[in-house]
This record gives sequence, C-alpha cells and structure tokens, in this order.
Amino acid sequence: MIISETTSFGGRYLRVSHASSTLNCEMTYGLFLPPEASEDNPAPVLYWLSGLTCTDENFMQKAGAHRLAAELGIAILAPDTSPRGEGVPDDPDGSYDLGLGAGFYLNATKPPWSSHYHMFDYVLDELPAVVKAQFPISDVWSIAGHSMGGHGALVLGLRHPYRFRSISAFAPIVNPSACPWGHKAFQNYLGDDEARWHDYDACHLLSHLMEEDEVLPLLIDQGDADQFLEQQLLLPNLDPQLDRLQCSAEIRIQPGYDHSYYFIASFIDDHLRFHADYLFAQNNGAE
Ligand SMILES: N[C@@H](CCC(=O)N[C@@H](CSC=O)C(=O)NCC(=O)O)C(=O)O
Repeated sequence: MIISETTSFGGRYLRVSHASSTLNCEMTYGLFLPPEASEDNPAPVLYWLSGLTCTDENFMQKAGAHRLAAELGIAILAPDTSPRGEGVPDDPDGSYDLGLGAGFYLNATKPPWSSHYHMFDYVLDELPAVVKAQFPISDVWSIAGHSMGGHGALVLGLRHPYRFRSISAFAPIVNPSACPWGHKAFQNYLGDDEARWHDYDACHLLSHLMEEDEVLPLLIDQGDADQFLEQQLLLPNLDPQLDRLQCSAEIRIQPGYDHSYYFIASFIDDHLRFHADYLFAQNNGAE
C-alpha cells in the first residue's frame, strides 16, 4: 500500500507498506524513482541500508541523494532496519543497539528473535521481488549503507557478488564479531558459537576469499572524527585482507567528519557517481 508519494527533483519519493512473509510482520520501505523510470525504461537500483535507530526515512530525508539520483537515472531503495510491529520482540532493556531498529541484516537463529529477525533474507530476496512487482526497476543493483548498514552492504555484497555490481559504505562496522555492538547483537541473535558469527562479519568473509575470487568494486568513506571509529567500526582491521586480495577497493579517510548524516550528505554524490559507473556499464554479466 502506498503510504505517501512526493515529487522530488522531478522523480517520485514513495513510502510503501507490505506484508513480509520473511519477517512475519508489516514492513515499510522508501523508494525514490528517477523522472524517466517507466515500464519501458526500468531504473537500475542503489540499495541503501541504514544504521542503528534508523527507519526507512532517515536516508531519504537527510542524505540529499535525490537530486543526483534523478540526474543519473538511479532508483534508491531504503528498507527499515528491523522487523517492527505488534508481536515483534524488542530488547527488554530498551537499548538502541538490539531489537527494534537494530536488525543487523542477519537471520537470527535464537529465540525469541528467530521468529521475526531475518533481515538478511528479506533484503536479499523478498524485498527486491516485492518492489519489482509494483514499480519500474531493473535487475541491475548496487548496494550501500552506513554503520550497521555499511556492515550489511559489505556482508550481502561479499556473499552474493552476482547480485550486485558495486558496494559502498560510510563508516561501516567491518568486524562486528570484535566490537561491542556486534558482539551483543550476534550473541543475542545467533547464540554463543562464534563460528556462526563469521558469516556476518566482513573481515572474516574476506579472510576466506582467494585472490581468484570475485570481490566487487568497493568504496568506503570514514570520518577521522567519528566517535565510534576506534571501539565499534574497526576499519583498520579490513586493511590486511584487502591488501592480500589486491582487490579494487578505495578507502578514504575524511578529515574532521563524524558519524552523522552531515558526513553522509557531504559525500553521497561521490558514492552515487561511483555506483553509476557500474550500474550503467554494458556487458557486466550481472543482470
Ligand atoms: N543513539 C546512539 C547512536 C545512534 C546512531 O548514531 N545511529 C546512527 C547509526 S550508528 C550505526 O549503525 C544513525 O544513523 N542515526 C540516525 C540519524 O538520523 O542520525 C547514541 O546516542 O550513541
């Protein structure tokens, strides 16, 4: 059901709700469609995964992405960050880093979370099919995200490189098994067996790749004044793996920037142009 539709830079910004069979609840997503998107001219898609405490709205309202997405002809799809609604469990302590708004883009295996928290499957399979059935988007996708969403973008793109053409992230949590946010989430959602955590940890996933394995083109921006960099994000842990694989990753440290949406808004155009190069490349074979 379309909740709202707003014209933005000649395109359409929609908020849409649907019943999710993967998450076992009603979900809302945000979709920006560029002006020329139509059944005859479906738009390629940038998937945006948001961070802790966000809904489908934060990125659409704060990132300032519509102007260039309209110009480039890119659709943007922003899901919520967890299942929600009546019957969906939340952290009994009410913390912001577990439960509602903190789905960590994984498939929970431990009760009570396992009844609803399957954001990995929802983002990978259900939501693309749901959106494509109703709106003019193509099968050409790239993926990006912020913080917890940067973690999601890395994990989904590394595990399913044939589904996306490029990955980018702002201040991603790159090694969640080793930071307090990830440790708490993985222990609750997946249990104590740390071997199970590694499927959702970009550093561990990269450590199992060989030089001949496909790693998608990757762009990461990280502010050096980010209050979460040292304890939670652990970006330097990625370096040895990227060096070993000699893949085409660009990691940019941006002086003075913190973890906020001001940082994202400052560099979102670079990310859109980066993805556009791959989304509009011919003969990529990923379609
Ligand atoms: N409330 C918390 C911090 C929450 C926070 O900073 N959330 C970020 C993502 S952090 C990692 O996933 C965010 O995007 N917030 C929404 C926004 O619109 O800024 C605290 O106080 O520490």
